[in-house]
Amino acid sequence: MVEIRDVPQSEVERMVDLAGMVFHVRIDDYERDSWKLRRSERIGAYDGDDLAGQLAVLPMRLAVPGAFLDCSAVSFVGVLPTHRRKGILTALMDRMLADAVAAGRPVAALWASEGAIYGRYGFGLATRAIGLEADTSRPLGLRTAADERPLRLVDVASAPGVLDPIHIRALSARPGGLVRDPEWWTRSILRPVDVEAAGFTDPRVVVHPAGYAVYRSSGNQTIRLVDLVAETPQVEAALWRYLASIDLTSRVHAPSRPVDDLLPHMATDPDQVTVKENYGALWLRLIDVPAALHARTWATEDTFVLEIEDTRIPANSGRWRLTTGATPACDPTTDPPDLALAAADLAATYLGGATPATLTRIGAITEHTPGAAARLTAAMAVPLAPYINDEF
Ligand SMILES: CC(=O)SCCNC(=O)CCNC(=O)[C@H](O)C(C)(C)COP(=O)(O)OP(=O)(O)OC[C@H]1O[C@@H](n2cnc3c(N)ncnc32)[C@H](O)[C@@H]1OP(=O)(O)O
Repeated sequence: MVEIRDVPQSEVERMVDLAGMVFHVRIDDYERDSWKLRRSERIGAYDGDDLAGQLAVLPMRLAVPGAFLDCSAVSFVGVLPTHRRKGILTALMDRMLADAVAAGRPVAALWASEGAIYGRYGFGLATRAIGLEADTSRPLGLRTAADERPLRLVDVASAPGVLDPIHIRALSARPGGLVRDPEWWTRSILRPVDVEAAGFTDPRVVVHPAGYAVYRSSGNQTIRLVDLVAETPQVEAALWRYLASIDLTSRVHAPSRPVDDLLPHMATDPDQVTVKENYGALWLRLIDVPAALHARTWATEDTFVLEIEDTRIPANSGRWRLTTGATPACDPTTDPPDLALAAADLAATYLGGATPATLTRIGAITEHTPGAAARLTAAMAVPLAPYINDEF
């Protein structure tokens, strides 16, 4: 009989070991320090005294259109191979959802190891990202005039204080990212060790008055972009011009950029910039549907009746009258619905990534009032595609 209960601080190392087992990785000393687990709410599935499954929740703030919301950032999910497919993940998820409701967090989010797992728990794929490669063996011409204010290199120790105000402004302009505190900056974005960047230097940080880039370099002529924020296209051009012209390098690899990244359009020779990959990033779960719909900003004034099905948080199920625009409202109603949709599909559209129009075309959303999906798509539209560069 498996029991779901909190994992005390004294057992964090057991969670690290379980993560090593299920993710097939050797845990080095740096990872064993497990800073994320220390700051998490930790849920364990115990078979007697043995830890058979686990889930960690990082309390974070997520940027959504026009607002920041408390978010249960779910991580370290794993069940021992001896205990798989007996419902342990489902029990851990139900406990996590109940905790998030009790804590009053309107949303939860995660990065999925496999896309097939989390829809059943009400998560929808809310952001995607692309990986880019720029050939910089010859000068990278840009169609956008660079903002000529000077760039400066800053050391990693002082970087969080310099980068954070720029990053917060970027989150207000583009939804999907997490608010970072100094530990998050230091241990995540600016961490010295990165198993995915073996052979690369420690992070280098270049700052513009209205943007920055964090990157690593290597002896094999490659720059690996870690994080880039620019408040205008002209600042973006200045940062790319810098990255593309560093001596003794011939390639910039940017494994995570927004799907509407400007560089492929900015390059005078589009063949010099290649989109290498396009992948699912953040899975979002609306814990409190009316609170979440009330909190975000909307692009048009309109009214909809949404019939929502939520099998795991029944309080979200039913018909809601959603008023979008300057004074949003979301209240229960018995009026006939314009659109019927599952909580997971509403979550997929919430940040402005997937659109109700597309989900209606594929048959995931049912349109009872002709044109309602197009109208809701217009109301949900955001100027910049949602994007997150924080894996957790
Ligand atoms: C946010 C993150 O941390 S992502 C990381 C997730 N962890 C991993 O991928 C590590 C390796 N895998 C594991 O540890 C486990 O197999 C888990 C956590 C994915 C699943 O745990 P289990 O306890 O076996 O899941 P559980 O028995 O509760 O299954 C629930 C449902 O999900 C389905 N499911 C579970 N794993 C998968 C999968 N990998 N692919 C597709 N469906 C899956 C089950 O079939 C079941 O479906 P049903 O409700 O229709 O019967």
